[in-house]
Amino acid sequence: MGADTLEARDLHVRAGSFPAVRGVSAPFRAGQFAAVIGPNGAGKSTLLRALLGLNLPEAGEVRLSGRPLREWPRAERARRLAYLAQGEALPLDARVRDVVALGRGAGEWRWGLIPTRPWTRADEDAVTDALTRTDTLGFEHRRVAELSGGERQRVSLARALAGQPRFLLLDEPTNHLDLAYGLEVIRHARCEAAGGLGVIAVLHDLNLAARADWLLLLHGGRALAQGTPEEVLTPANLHAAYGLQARVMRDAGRLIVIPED
Ligand SMILES: Nc1ncnc2c1ncn2[C@@H]1O[C@H](COP(=O)(O)OP(=O)(O)OP(=O)(O)O)[C@@H](O)[C@H]1O
Repeated sequence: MGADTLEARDLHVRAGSFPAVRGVSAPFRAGQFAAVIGPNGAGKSTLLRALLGLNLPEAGEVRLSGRPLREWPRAERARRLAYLAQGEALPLDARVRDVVALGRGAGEWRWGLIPTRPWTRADEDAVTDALTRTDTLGFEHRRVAELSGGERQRVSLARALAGQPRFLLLDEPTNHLDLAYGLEVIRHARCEAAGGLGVIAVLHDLNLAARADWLLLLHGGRALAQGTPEEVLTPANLHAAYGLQARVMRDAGRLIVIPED
């Protein structure tokens, strides 16, 4: 696989002493919204962190644009891969635009605050663009403390986008959000992928995951299935992964997963 890919190759990763990811191979592409699903403890977060180079693999490797991740200079890697961690807190007293501006710092700002290069017009434009794309420009001068949970999540998204990454990795971005806000985050993720970004999101809600282009279903650290939602969200796969009976229906072109009691 070549340009604009992030690829796990027979990846084995430990979380602490636990073998959390056991031989996962998966291709992620720019321009695609991929969701990583699976039950609690399946290894989703560990895989995501390994794709970012935060967890070093015990065996196998991650390749970014065909080149092993470990060979990329840290700053280059940080520019290409953006990460929105689970439950990431924003500074409450900071203003939205300033928080999003921090996203321009990857690899170039020390301590997150002291620029090691001059702030340019291109930086300012990238911040405005990220605010616009996440519908947060309208409250750019408000403080984070004044925002709802859904609005804060969009600001986090804007901060990640401000660095103009090639891949955006999101760990449970819809957690603690109500149905409408959850859908909004997914809508933004889809939109960014349509614009050329590679989006990889760990999701628990299978009905949100059904809106992704491509799914990776993990179970016990292994890839149980990968492919389109139609290929992955089958009653047999859901039973194997979650141990539950589920009906999978189609409505207005979308898959709907209904777990049975
Ligand atoms: N630091 C650690 N030490 C030991 N075991 C760990 C550590 N971190 C994670 N694990 C274990 O590794 C496995 C995979 O964890 P991981 O967080 O990647 O799963 P997950 O699929 O993201 O789970 P969840 O959906 O609950 O967030 C789990 O069984 C977890 O208990």
